[in-house]
Amino acid sequence: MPMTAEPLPAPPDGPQVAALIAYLEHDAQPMIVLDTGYRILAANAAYRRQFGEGRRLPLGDFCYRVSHGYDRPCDQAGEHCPMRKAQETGTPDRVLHIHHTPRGPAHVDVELRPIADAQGRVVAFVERLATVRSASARATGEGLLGRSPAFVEALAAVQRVAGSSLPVLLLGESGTGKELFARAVHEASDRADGPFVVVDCSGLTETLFESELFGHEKGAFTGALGRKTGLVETAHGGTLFLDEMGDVPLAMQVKLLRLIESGTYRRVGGVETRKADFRLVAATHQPLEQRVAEGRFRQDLYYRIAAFPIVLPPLRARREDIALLAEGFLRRGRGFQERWELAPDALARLQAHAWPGNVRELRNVLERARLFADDGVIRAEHLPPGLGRARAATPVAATPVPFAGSAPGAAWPLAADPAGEPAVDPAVDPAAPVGRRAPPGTAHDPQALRRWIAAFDGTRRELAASLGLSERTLYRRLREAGLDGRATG
Ligand SMILES: Nc1ncnc2c1ncn2[C@@H]1O[C@H](COP(=O)(O)OP(=O)(O)OP(=O)(O)O)[C@@H](O)[C@H]1O
Repeated sequence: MPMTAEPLPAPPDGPQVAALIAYLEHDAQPMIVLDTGYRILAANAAYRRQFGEGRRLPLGDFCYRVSHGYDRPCDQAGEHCPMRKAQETGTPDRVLHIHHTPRGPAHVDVELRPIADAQGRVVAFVERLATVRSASARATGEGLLGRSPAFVEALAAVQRVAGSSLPVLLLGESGTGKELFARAVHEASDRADGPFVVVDCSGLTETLFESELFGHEKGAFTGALGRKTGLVETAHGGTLFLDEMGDVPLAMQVKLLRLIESGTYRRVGGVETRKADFRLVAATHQPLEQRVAEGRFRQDLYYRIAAFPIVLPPLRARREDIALLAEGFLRRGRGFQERWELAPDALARLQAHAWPGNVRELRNVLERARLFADDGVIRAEHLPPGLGRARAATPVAATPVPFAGSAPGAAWPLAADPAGEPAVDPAVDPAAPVGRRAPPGTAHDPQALRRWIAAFDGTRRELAASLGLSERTLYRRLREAGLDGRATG
């Protein structure tokens, strides 16, 4: 192991830990060894390559300072500290953190294992760090962007499930990045080298759906002039992403269920039973449970696909990410302007808008605004009239920009958030279903409660019922969680 000139803290139980350090040196995964006082004792070659580039190795330094720039352990800085948990329980702990790296902030999947001495006392920890490649915490030109708690939570769920073969169900409004998240599941899985095949289930008739999915033999129906390979076959060895799964016609749902349960299918007009080999990721913006209750979605199929649901937050529930997303999208553009800037008044308006079209809408708003910003600075006047105005006017009075029907804005066909109409409260998602029960424990977990409220559309009484609480208790829980009455309708 490389050593610094500075004296390091003496490794606890010297020979044992020294042997461990030597053993980890050539592991392909970046690893560090920590003592129980949060100090980094050693870092293996993979860590030095990925995280050590261009900077002094942090041996002897505190992990919270190196990874987060904090002056105290993560749990005292409001974050989950895997070391604290592993110390308490003596068992491994895993968490998704945003770490400082030589390339800037990055999502890092951290797994911490306690090392015990002969008496069973925890004397050191091994931390394995895996940088998440499918999402970025800084404004890069591609892929998923985000670092808000709601985003990180969804990404952490992706990291958890990716390595298994469980089907994944992505639930989110249109434009929340369901396809990008599906791709992230694929890329983090051991099928990453295989194909990623997208099937848009909306608007396909039953016949078309079947031949698209399973393929057909020559002459299977009028117009079937040759043999066609289906998407299930194309996805062999990879991931099949069924987008808008809630729109699959009932008759086709039976065939999908058969495919998923038996792992086999037949081409339309064919007799041969073929073996399928894919990982299923499905997505929908529909309240599937409600559709099951209405008899529009088969319950057996629902249970098959809903083994691991991941709720993707609407953009209004993660406003902290708007600036990052905006910067990322502006970098992606290829106009004659090399650099684009977002003026504070424009950012304030973007942050105040309700974003019914989510990230897609944000991207489109910026693409249009860029066409009007001749000097490379996007100002509020380049945004659609009314966008975010109702909310932005009050809190950011220092930077108001009158619209006065300016040409760019006036030309914009604004579908939502019309001028003057108060924007939707960030904590309320108008598209969410009523009548669902919250998962057990939601009312006791401030973060989960916040998320549930963000996705709930209904009265306060309905909200209380969904949480299994009386309205009075709901008030108390909201106060304890720091969510005042404005959060619900
Ligand atoms: N977190 C994100 N970071 C960067 N880009 C994003 C993010 N989320 C969504 N996008 C972008 O927004 C657009 C819409 O994303 P995507 O198509 O994945 O959404 P969706 O939920 O599948 O929408 P729909 O249900 O309408 O198909 C795409 O251009 C995508 O690149």
